[in-house]
Amino acid sequence: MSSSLLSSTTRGSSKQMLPFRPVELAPLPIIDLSYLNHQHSLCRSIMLETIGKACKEMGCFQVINHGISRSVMKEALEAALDFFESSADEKEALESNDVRKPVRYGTSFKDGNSESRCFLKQYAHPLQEWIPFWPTSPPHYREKMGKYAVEVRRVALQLINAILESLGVDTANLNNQLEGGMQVMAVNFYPQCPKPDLMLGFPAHYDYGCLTILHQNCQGLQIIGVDGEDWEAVPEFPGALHVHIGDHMEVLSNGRYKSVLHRAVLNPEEKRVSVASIYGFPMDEKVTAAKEMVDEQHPRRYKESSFRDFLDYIDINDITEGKSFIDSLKLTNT
Ligand SMILES: O=C(O)CCC(=O)C(=O)O
Ligand SMILES: [Fe+2]
Repeated sequence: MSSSLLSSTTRGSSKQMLPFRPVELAPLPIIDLSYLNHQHSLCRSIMLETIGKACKEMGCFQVINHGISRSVMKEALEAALDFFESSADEKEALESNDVRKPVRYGTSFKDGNSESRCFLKQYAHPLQEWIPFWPTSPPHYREKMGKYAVEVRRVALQLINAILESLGVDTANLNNQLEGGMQVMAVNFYPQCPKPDLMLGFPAHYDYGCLTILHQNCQGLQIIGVDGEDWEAVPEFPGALHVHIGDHMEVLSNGRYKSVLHRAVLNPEEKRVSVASIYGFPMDEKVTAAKEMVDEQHPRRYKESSFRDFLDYIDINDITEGKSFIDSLKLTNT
């Protein structure tokens, strides 16, 4: 990112983005998802407690035994890499700065080199509606990425339900919105960079949705640690998926769980590919604090907003330059 700092209204604001310094590994809890479906209800309640603690203390965790096969995971990353390394024609055809386009390719080589990323944003649910707009090259892209999209959505819904349950929110009322909710996949490519101290892959930002599930081929994602001060590297465990809370979960929980400030650094040894799958409510559904999260002692802390409102916001504000959607939702009287 240019030499810029995050704005003073943004959490983690005092952190200068560059120069890059060596960072510690984030001590992220690893959650075994198979226990969520365990017949023994005690197992399930221990899992919910663990997930709730991770969300409250760190805003993120990793999941294993999520049911997505290694081959589906591997092939999704291969399809992504093949797309970025395919000829320029298809990428150019998909290139757009219009944040409202359901499928678009872009690059963010800013300020003569301080940020370096190519991305493909694609809507993924309902899959049959959007897949015809996905890249046709490489020829296996739609099939391989499509398989991963379906699987990772299943995991996301399971996790969103578990996170809401950990807060004591009755999810029955939200099921329709969640089932028909947005799934946006940000497929990212970062070049290998011998000098990662001079350039970021993706500057600090929050994700808008309820939840992001990130799948990466090598380390590069960083989060602001529990101290709210220092960047920490998210470890890359084979087969594990990284999960973090987004803006709309912060709103639903009325601030009990916080959206996670994160960024991606470049890898000096290899090119990096990541697939960030973001889950939220339907495009025009206004998200507000769950009723169980609001009482006299805990008044509503955020304005209601929809995914469309987020798009309107990023159309005129650069969230990688210190502007944050979640800050714009905060009610001033709380
Ligand atoms: O590539 C990464 O590790 C982060 C990607 C990300 O934050 C995003 O796509 O929103
Ligand atoms: Fe992100």
